[in-house]
Amino acid sequence: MSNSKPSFKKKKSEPQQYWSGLPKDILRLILEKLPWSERLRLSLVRKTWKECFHEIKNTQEFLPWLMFYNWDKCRGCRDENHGNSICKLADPFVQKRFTVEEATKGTEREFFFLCRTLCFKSWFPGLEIGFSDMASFYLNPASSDCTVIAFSILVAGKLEIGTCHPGDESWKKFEFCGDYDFICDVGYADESFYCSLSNGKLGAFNIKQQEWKLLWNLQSELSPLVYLYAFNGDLIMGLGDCNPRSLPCALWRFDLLERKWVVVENEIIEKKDSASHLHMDEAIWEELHNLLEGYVKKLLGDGLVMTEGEKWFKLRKLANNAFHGESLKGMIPAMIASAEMMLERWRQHDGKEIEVFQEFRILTSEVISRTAFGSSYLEGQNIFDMLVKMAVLISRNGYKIRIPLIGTLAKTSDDLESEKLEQGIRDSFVKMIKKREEKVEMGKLDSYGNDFFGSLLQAYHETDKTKKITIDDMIDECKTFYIGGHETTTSLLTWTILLLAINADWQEKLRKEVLELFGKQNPKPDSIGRLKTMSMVVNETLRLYPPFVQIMRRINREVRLGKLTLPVNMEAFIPTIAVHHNPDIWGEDAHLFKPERFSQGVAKATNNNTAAFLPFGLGPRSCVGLNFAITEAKVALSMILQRYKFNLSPNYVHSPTQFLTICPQHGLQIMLHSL
Ligand code: HEM
Repeated sequence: MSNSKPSFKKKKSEPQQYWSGLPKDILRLILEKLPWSERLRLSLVRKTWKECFHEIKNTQEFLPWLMFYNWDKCRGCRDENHGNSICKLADPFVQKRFTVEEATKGTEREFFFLCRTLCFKSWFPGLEIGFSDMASFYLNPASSDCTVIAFSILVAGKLEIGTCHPGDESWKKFEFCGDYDFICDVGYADESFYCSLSNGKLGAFNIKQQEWKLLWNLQSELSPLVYLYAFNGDLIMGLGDCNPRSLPCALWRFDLLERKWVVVENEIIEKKDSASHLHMDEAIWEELHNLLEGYVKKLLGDGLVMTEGEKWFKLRKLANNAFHGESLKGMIPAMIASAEMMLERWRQHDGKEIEVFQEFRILTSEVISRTAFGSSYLEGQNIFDMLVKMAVLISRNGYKIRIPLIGTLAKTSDDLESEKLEQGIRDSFVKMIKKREEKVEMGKLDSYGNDFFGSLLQAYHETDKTKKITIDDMIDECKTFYIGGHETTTSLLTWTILLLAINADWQEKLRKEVLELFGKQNPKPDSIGRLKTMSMVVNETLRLYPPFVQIMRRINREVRLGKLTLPVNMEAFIPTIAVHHNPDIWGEDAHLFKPERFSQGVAKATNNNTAAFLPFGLGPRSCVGLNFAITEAKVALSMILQRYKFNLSPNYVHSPTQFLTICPQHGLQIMLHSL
């Protein structure tokens, strides 16, 4: 950061001047003035702001529009102690319902939206019939699509549904025959209101088609109570008491694409006495650990990241050769070609906003496809497309704890889909291998190729057993390089652009360096190593935003570490991000962007503690793609700086989040200006 930027160091005698240090009551005043959605965005900026946001929310004074109706005459809804009505409120924003007391006791059943912030009520026409059990709505009431729904069971076990839109003069009513008792819960997902009934049935009312369908008849021996929760945009259905420690429980998720319920978790845990809880927890965590490892293995196979011993040594040697020296230099034209394609797309954004996080994802995937598969690059892209789908499925399912049932676990649609993808990836590989082998046999090629795929194919054909690898090894290696090299470099490029966008002085310094070295020509492989200022900026970015927040090691034999004794088999997590931000190592300005700290190398920057800078890990298992990633980033940054100036778009919301790597939750929007 330049000297002209404010220092965030606290000066004892001066009052706090910065946003980060705003007293809570002032912050609260600001938050209260903002529209609900802005408040939510602000809450993502800092932990203290989030806390304040929740405090405001919890007071319930500032809830957004709420669906409200009087439960005065309904079963169990009267608070005898206070004489108040207890009312049901639905918050469309978080899709959550609250039960609150209302001091103004009403006698009539009333339906209205209440905007607490504006103290404004919007009434619905009266509902003459006995709709009493449930009411729900979705969308902001200001939207013309907003629908209110009420469910009721008539005497003969018939279901009655009423719908209404803001501004309607009357309710529209529907009656459906059936053997219904009473309604447990109502939830909204994907144009339908779902309604669970006490006899274990579940139905859906589609708003557009105005159709009621019975979807599920649990008829379970388990507790028939069904709860519906809207969670992260999904509708989750829970059966029975969802406290996993006590009663049987099962959960389903509504798949918005397939439009059906899928089992997301299926747990049956016996009721345990408190003494056995500890034992059960250990078993759960052991199981969870194995499962997570299983998921990662599914994604990366038995490639370099996951192997150990001799096999690791063999694969590591192959990878070292592929990503060093002349081989790496040979990959630079592919990097340039991919960056050119990206910049061609950027032309139409000149003078406008562009979201670069997705752009860099495309770029890095292009680069990996071209460098790994050379002439077979389009087939490689197809394989990577399947890998991306698989990564999504795996990350979606990776954190679900499935405790082995007393019976067997049903395969979810995600499981089936990922099996299909795995097979597809294998088939494509086999095809590509055959194609290249044929070309060599027919004399069209004199070797298996100089790309990474070629060197793997060479190893596959080795007669020396110590060097030979199998088809599965080949597949797993390609998977590893794709997953390892794609998200990580995307993260590095994205955060570098963010930091350059807000530090115009460093952006200018870098541009000067690039123009002095390359002019307006494409980067020259031999000169990339001379981009010294860029190295400083890249290092500082990796320090502030290391793509992997931690690295992991298993302790092989008991070791003493300072005052600690680490027992054998223990797993140690080294929190890269915490080490990188530690003021004891980096100084009081550890949280500031100051690339100059790297001007005389890592040793000087870390006060001779070089292990404190570990974005690529440490030791023999450190990142094999380091040079590849840095070269790719430097090529892309040089080519961007040669063509564009950029600054941050006002639409950017700073919310780093962890999804495999540290990435911007809402993307990175910048304004582009051609030079
Ligand atoms: C900015 C970019 C990158 C970062 C920050 C990064 C970071 C890391 C880290 C922290 C590790 C674990 C090291 C340890 O445990 O000590 C790792 C391992 C690995 N990375 Fe990277 N990586 C990057 C780019 C790449 C690229 C481009 C590739 C391949 C094309 C790659 C392939 C690998 C592989 C194969 C391993 C496992 C090495 C082994 O176990 O022997 N990485 N990386």
